[in-house]
Amino acid sequence: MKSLSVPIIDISPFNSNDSVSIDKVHQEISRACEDWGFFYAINHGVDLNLVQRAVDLGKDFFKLPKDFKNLVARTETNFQGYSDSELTKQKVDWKEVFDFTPEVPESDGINDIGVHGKNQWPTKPIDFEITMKEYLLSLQKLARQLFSSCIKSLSSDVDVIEKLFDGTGDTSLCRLNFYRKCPEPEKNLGVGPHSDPGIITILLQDDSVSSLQVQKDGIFYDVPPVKDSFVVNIGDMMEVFSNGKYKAPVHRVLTNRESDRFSLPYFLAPSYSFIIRPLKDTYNEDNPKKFRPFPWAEFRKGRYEGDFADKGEEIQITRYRIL
Ligand SMILES: O=C(O)CCC(=O)C(=O)O
Ligand SMILES: [Fe+2]
Repeated sequence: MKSLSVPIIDISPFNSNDSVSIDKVHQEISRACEDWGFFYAINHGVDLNLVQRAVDLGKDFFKLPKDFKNLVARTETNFQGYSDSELTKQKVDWKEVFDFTPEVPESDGINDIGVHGKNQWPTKPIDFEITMKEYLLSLQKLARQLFSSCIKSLSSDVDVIEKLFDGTGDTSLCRLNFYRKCPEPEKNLGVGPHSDPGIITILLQDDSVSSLQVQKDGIFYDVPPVKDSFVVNIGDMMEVFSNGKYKAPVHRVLTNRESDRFSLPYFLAPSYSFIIRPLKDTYNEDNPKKFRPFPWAEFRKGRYEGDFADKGEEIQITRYRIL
């Protein structure tokens, strides 16, 4: 029997003018979002040399001594930088992370909300900062293509594509994850079961280790690495945009005894003032709105407080459910 697996979608038409093929990709993505909330994107157009450089430098950073990495440690008031104590659902994950974000003018109020902070760049490895910034820019383009695709197959309210970053600007995040090999894999998870809070996640996985799993109908399925691909999954905000048609999938990362693992997710997120709500055409008399509107800032703040500050349970979109 063929086991179920996350679909692989060739998105090369996005970089062409072939509208028939582009529409076909929209449909495939929409189907994958309904069935899995996960898919692999191949032929995505991101420079593979750049991807390799980002992976190599990311791995090199984590090899540096703890004292050096702590020079750029995340703090109570700055959420960018290095950490080895992230929590998922109040349990410490077996991993180290380094977070960075697009630079937007502070005058836009991005720091007023108290969960953002400024990028902190380590002085080593050489070219780390410049490479990560270049990677972020390339992923920004891909994230916008994927977001437009999802919106176009859901709603005629395509204005959200243009308005996504109005206000405080782009609050997306890039994260380097490093999962050191673990002596007791049965007792520790790299990341506990969770859904991602933002709109879309574009994940670059280590080619050598299969540790990521997605839950579908109560069963966890492996999402093994596929060379030169990104793994794309939708987050909680896309679930609300779609009025629940797309489910932000629960996923987790296992640990293993044999090898370290590196991954690099890009989390697409809107401006803090952006109001998250079911989009036009996703609801009607027979299928009413399932969520009340809320600002992204409120959700982001609630999730951060659970993730790093251990101030209680992580916020979930069920808080905004009206049905
Ligand atoms: O490392 C991975 O494969 C996924 C990590 C993840 O789910 C996350 O950082 O939200
Ligand atoms: Fe995740």
